[in-house]
Amino acid sequence: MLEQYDTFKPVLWDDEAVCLLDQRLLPQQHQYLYCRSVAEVAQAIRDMVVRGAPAIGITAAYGVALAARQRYAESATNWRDNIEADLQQLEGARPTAINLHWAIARMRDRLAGLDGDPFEVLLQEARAIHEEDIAANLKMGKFGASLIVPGSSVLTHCNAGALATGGHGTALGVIRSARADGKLATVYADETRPWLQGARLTAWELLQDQIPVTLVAEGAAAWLMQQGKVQWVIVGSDRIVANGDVANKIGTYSLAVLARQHGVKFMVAAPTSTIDMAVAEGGAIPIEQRDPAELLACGGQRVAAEGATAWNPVFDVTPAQLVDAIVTERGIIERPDSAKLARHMGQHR
Ligand SMILES: CSC[C@H]1O[C@H](OP(=O)(O)O)[C@H](O)[C@@H]1O
Repeated sequence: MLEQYDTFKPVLWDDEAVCLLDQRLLPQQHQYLYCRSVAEVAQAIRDMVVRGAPAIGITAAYGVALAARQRYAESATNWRDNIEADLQQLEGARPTAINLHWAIARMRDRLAGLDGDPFEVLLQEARAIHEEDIAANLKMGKFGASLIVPGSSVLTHCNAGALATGGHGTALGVIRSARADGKLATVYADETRPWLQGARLTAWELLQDQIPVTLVAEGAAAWLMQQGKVQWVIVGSDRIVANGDVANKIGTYSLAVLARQHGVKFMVAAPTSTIDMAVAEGGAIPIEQRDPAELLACGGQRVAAEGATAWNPVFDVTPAQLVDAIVTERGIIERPDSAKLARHMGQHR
């Protein structure tokens, strides 16, 4: 029997399963999918039942706890060797969001020194990752909001909200905090083809919080900026690398170019778990290509002419030079570059 869950919780643990709010069905349907095995968790990440870099990492962390319980029950002596295949299955679910790999690396480190049944300790670690993400988003929201002049209007892309994280959101966390500070005039969200995270998820999420939102087609972004209707573009990220280059939903790069052209500020909000200092520059970030059929359809209905093929990269890379500010839970990096990223990441170790 499905218990009534909090609307915004994309990921929950309910003693038996990893429960995922099925974001493929929002906003029309609000249903949870119960994943009782690692294979089901990995499939759910691959199928974007749950999506958004931090939410993917949190989900994978609960998946590791689930795997540990299963492997220890199979063999109390060989569970550590046997779980490696499960970790790799989770890691292979989606390539671009570094949070998935970061969370699994943290869980792998945690299980390394464990004796006896690992389940409770690993479940506690997954919960810590979940709660730390929410705390990070609340801090990030305040830092990002501090950059916004009262009366500003903003444009956001895709969904970098509570649905993409442990809660509160990254880009939408900044928007929630700026709204709470009474600073925002209009919030524009673009629809974000082909998966429509903006039209379906961001619009729904903001309206649940009584935050008015105006949808625009991606193609309208240039004219919106040319008309002087927005002062900030605020987005999330799936991976920020050592020189400050930013991987995010396809279409982000074009917004950054347009913003620079029109004197609109460009902010990237992401927790430090999204920063990958092991990669030097954006060209080395693996960009996920998804099934062309996702682009040939809209809302599950084919719209493209029969016979048309599609090129469907679902992320792009924005060079650091086009970013005015990266905001994390540690603070603000203005005009990011390698030296600033290194100080930001190293200064708190
Ligand atoms: C807060 S990270 C959200 C990030 O993830 C989205 O991608 P997807 O919906 O494919 O997981 C998009 O890039 C968002 O900015």
